[in-house]
Amino acid sequence: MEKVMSQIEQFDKLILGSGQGGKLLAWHLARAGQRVAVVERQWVGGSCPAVACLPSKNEIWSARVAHLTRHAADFGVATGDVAVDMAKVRARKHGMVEREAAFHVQAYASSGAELIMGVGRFVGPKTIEVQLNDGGARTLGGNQVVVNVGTHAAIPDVPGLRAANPLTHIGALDLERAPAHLIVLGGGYIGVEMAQAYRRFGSRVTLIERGARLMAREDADVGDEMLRIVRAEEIDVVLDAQTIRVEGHSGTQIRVVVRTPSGEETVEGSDILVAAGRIPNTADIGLEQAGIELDERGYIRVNDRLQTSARDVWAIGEVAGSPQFTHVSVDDFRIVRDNMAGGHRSTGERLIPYTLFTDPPLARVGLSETDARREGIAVRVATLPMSNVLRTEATDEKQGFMKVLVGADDDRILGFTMIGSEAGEVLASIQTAMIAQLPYPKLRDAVISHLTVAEGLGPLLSRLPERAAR
Ligand SMILES: Cc1cc2nc3c(=O)[nH]c(=O)nc-3n(C[C@H](O)[C@H](O)[C@H](O)COP(=O)(O)OP(=O)(O)OC[C@H]3O[C@@H](n4cnc5c(N)ncnc54)[C@H](O)[C@@H]3O)c2cc1C
Ligand SMILES: NC(=O)c1ccc[n+]([C@@H]2O[C@H](COP(=O)([O-])OP(=O)(O)OC[C@H]3O[C@@H](n4cnc5c(N)ncnc54)[C@H](O)[C@@H]3O)[C@@H](O)[C@H]2O)c1
Repeated sequence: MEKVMSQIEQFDKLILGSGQGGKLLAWHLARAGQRVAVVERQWVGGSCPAVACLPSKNEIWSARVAHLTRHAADFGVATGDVAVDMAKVRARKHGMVEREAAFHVQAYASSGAELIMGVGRFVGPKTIEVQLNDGGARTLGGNQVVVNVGTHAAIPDVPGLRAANPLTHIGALDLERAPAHLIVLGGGYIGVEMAQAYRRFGSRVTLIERGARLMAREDADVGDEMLRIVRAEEIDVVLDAQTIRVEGHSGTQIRVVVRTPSGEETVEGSDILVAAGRIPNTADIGLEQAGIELDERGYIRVNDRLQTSARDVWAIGEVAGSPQFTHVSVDDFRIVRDNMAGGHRSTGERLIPYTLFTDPPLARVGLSETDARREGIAVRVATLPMSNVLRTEATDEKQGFMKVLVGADDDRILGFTMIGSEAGEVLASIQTAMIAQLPYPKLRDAVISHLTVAEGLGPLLSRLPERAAR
């Protein structure tokens, strides 16, 4: 111990994992003159720009171009045969990832934070040993330490699945070919986004979901509409499916045996993508050596200030059990930044929006009808089909609907869900109104520019029933 202690390089702040919030914290603190080190094993800017949000949205955009081009004749535009060049799709994505990596290297250099590339592991309280990627090791100490190591794809314990060497989002976003028949296990965020993208790249796609609906966290009408949308593109969807076993090898031939309420069936394909949720990167990083406790799901246990059970150790992002979105990890950064400076910011009560980047997208902020029922909150609800939004007469983007929830006894907007063109953009205006606690009639009666999708908010809010007389 004496020997190790004498070799420790001490920093004001030591951050394990260059995740979305961690890197921002490092740059902020280093610019403020503190001595900061970040330990990162693989991706200079964390997973989002390297293998998650940006690469997926980049390829999804290519897939949309393919889709629109295939349907060009519907809009009076003649094209020849449409072919997708997956090598070029990948190269375009790769160029963006390289630019992002270069940006992050530059941001570290200009901030003054030291980026140490290697695998980090706690060897004592506030002390991390790093096996450097270039060889050798360093032992680092931090007066305060932040853990931002993220999660990785779960591979369900299904016989034969691991041996089939399935794709996760990382491999699927790096393919130079469209699989002949892609089987997607999991009908949540990654599964639905990737299923639609690969269908549009020309693959046959079968999506297997164990639950009764796609996008299980949403209301039934939302899941049902998403099902209609993906089935309209001839994606086969098997719901209520218990995966019994997998045979074969992804990339060659795959057989998935599932049990559904109507009996056992076998889905045969060429490749399998697993999109069945996430596992926190908390195993084998010595958290017990540092007194950092985990919760029952293996995530780092934090309080609402994002402090762990160990003094002067914080956690940020997915590993802290925060909702799994980049903007939440970024907000965790702001909370830790302010609390480190003596503030009292909490993760409680924050309004978290999200957008699923299907076409059309799905976006939500605040309560769903299911949430309202579960929490016993009395609400008024209105929905508007996208076919009633005038802009869709021009664009033919008629799938989906908007739904709004307001208080039964007051005019506060409590929740908004939309499946429809530009859903993520329309969401921001509702979120702004919610933050400002704007009574909904103000937004209903606002003059919104014609011919936008957001113009639909007027008719949507006009459909709300009057408050019940007392
Ligand atoms: C396919 C996909 C698409 C997504 N799309 C979106 C989207 O459109 N919008 C959105 O908001 N969210 C999206 N997400 C979620 C989003 O990517 C994450 O919520 C976000 O990256 C937050 O991550 P984080 O800050 O917790 O950690 P991450 O960004 O995952 O960073 C953790 C870092 O820690 C490093 N690390 C782990 N262990 C060690 C160790 N022992 N030593 C050193 N380094 C280590 C990892 O290499 C990694 O770089 C998507 C996720 C996936 C998988
Ligand atoms: N646009 C975005 O913001 C975006 C995009 C992608 C991912 N993400 C984030 O990444 C997280 C992880 O995404 P994900 O899709 O892996 O998880 P998820 O939780 O969204 O969906 C996983 C789905 O897999 C199903 N499942 C689990 N085991 C199964 C099995 N054995 N057979 C069949 N189905 C099974 C679950 O019922 C669930 O519906 C999301 O929760 C989201 O927060 C966000």
